Amino acid sequence: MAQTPGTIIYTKVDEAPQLASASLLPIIESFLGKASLNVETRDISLAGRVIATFPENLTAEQRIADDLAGLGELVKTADANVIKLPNVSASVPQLEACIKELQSQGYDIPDYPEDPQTDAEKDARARYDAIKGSAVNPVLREGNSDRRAPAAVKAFAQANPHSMGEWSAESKTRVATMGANDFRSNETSVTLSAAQAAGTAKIVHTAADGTQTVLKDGLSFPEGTIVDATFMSVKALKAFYDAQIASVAEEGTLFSLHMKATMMKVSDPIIFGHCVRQYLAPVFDQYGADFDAAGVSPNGGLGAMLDKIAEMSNGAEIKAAIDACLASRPPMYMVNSDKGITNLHVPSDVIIDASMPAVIRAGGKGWGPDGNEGDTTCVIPDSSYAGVYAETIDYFKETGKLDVTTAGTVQNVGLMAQKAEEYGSHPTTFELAAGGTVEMIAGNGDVLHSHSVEAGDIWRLASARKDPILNWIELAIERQAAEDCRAIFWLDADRAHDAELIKYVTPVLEARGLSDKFEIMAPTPATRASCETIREGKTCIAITGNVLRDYLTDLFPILEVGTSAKMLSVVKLMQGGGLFETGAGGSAPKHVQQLVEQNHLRWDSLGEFCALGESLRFAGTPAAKLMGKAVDDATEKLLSEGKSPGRKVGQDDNRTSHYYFARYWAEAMAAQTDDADLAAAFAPIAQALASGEDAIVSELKAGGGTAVDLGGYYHTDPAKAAAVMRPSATLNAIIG
Ligand SMILES: NC(=O)C1=CN([C@@H]2O[C@H](COP(=O)(O)OP(=O)(O)OC[C@H]3O[C@@H](n4cnc5c(N)ncnc54)[C@H](OP(=O)(O)O)[C@@H]3O)[C@@H](O)[C@H]2O)C=CC1
Ligand SMILES: O=C(O)CCC(=O)C(=O)O
Ligand SMILES: [Mg+2]
Repeated sequence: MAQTPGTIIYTKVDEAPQLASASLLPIIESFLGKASLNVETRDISLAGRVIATFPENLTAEQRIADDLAGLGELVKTADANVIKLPNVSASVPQLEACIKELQSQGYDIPDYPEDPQTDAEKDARARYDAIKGSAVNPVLREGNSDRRAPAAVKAFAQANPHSMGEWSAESKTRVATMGANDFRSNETSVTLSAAQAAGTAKIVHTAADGTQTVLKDGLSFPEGTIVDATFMSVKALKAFYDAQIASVAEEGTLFSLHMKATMMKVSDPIIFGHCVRQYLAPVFDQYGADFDAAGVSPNGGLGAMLDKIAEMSNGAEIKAAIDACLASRPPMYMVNSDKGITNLHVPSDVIIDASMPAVIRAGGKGWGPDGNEGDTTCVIPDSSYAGVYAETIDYFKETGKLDVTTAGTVQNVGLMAQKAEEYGSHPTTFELAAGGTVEMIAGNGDVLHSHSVEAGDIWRLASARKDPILNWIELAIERQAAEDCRAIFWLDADRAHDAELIKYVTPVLEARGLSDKFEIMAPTPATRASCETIREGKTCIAITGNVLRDYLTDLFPILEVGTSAKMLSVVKLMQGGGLFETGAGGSAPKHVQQLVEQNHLRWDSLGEFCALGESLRFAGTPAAKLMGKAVDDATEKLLSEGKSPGRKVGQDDNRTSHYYFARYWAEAMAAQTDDADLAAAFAPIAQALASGEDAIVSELKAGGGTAVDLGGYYHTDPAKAAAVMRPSATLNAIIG
């Protein structure tokens, strides 16, 4: 898909950011139009991706193009200039809800086949599996990640600190992790030689009786790719869960499980499911055969299980057994104690990158079933990265909560390009049907990895390519030079994969004479060093792999500035284009619920404003640069004037913040002297926006407190969403 140079692509997504777009995008289109800058939208929403997948089932009017595929091509070109908002990475319950909604709107698409039998079902399942989980970000992220809090955001947070829970040295909150027989401890890693990279590799399972099954064939990696393989022992995992359930009961804490079942869409739902199974072990012992017969799986969470059980002939009896079992277990950390939604109900309700920082920001507290806060045992089965949270918790227990008014900042440079590391491992992750050996065999016959496994174990292969790694090291050098601050590669010389990466990092730093500018530390000591650095008010850069990129860019922003929504999140695409992510957070489903019930949208579009400024600068024409500078000025003024959305109905919300953003943007354009025509074009708009303030704000707030109808959740009615999100006739007339 070619893109006219200068065109900015704005993505259509889901939930709160999509509702925000209904208000903000018309402003952006109108203003950029005055500078002859073109904005186009591409639909990467969950509903859009489902619709685009089944064209043959739909009427001509219903069909839409596969925009994600087009964008996947575009990001490999130098012309790409894409503003990427957060989209839903769907767990199975979310995907099923989306399908149901589309069917109710007249889309003749198939159900999600839980247990596909016929060819048609297998085909539908394969198509849905490509939509499931994190199916967008890995396609678009053809570059490495540069995430940091803009200076204005940091200064604002220091002057206006958000609330932080107190940490007590007596807190019983802790992280529980396996440490043995998990992905971390079973990992092996190699860097491919030219001979090993020639031809294609395969993954072969050999059972005890010698039966061979090719799990994957035709794998092709260039020379220099770091290829890791590892597995998690299901036996060890189950024993670990049992031990944690027992110790949580003894310690009197809440039980909480923190996973990434959305991004790690193959491995983590299975690991999540084993937790549900062990928590309800007596129920599975008694009704396991009934569950198998009825197709009840714990991998989609307790909520989906209960829905299926309600349809079984002995459903009431099983439900009573589940209730009795849960009552005998330690209390769970709750997603919504009013509605009885536990940590184990929906795999996408507790996503580790956002959920662990929420616990830590709250001073180690989670909500219990009684609606009261309590200390919680945070169960993170694999030990690869659990130590980061364990160390953060230990650090705050020792030193007390972070002082937001004086804290410095941890920026991140993340190795992400070309599906780097664990986050690209889905096509090479397998739940093994039988014990035996799993091997990765290179095209030249070398056996690169070999693991002895048991039935049920989860085996996976992940890769990081040479060009992205070298690009990541360059980005780290560039960012360190720009900030002139402490910079740490979070790499553990004792971990197989990290040891291979260090072999790339060290020679580059030595050759460039930069060894003294960078440290290399394992994640746990790097966590402490970073916490100490920001406590002194200083800046440091965490140079990490893909998973820690994700985890740290929620953890530190949430502690430092209250949310990761205000992050600058730039992906310098390797082919020269730019991808500008809006913040580092997700799509905030809770915000939609509040909008629907109370007509208040607390979504903060600061991430969109930051991304827009970067995208305009990247577009590079004189007019675009001026518009971008004015966006930055408007964003700073919005912060300093306190016009960001509040959390409660009656306060300013997303819509009012867009009005002020538009006004300050227009004012900055009217005030600049580099382009007289643009100044003249924006002067009357700025004037009208300023003089219309009272009318506009009262029109925007008029419906506050009453329920609204969006015509759908995953697939809203654009006219209804526009009516809700653009209720000011005065503002709309000025925007045009
Ligand atoms: N880049 C991407 O595409 C990403 C997508 N996701 C997807 O987003 C969905 C939700 O994920 P979840 O883990 O709940 O994380 P979210 O970041 O959506 O939500 C966690 C909380 O963060 C706060 N928050 C996030 N963004 C904003 C914002 N712009 N303004 C104000 N507050 C904000 C809200 O807190 P409060 O309630 O206090 O207002 C929200 O409830 C999932 O489907 C997930 O897969 C997640 C991460 C990144
Ligand atoms: O793609 C996803 O599923 C989530 C991405 C994410 O959390 C991030 O990039 O911070
Ligand atoms: Mg994240």
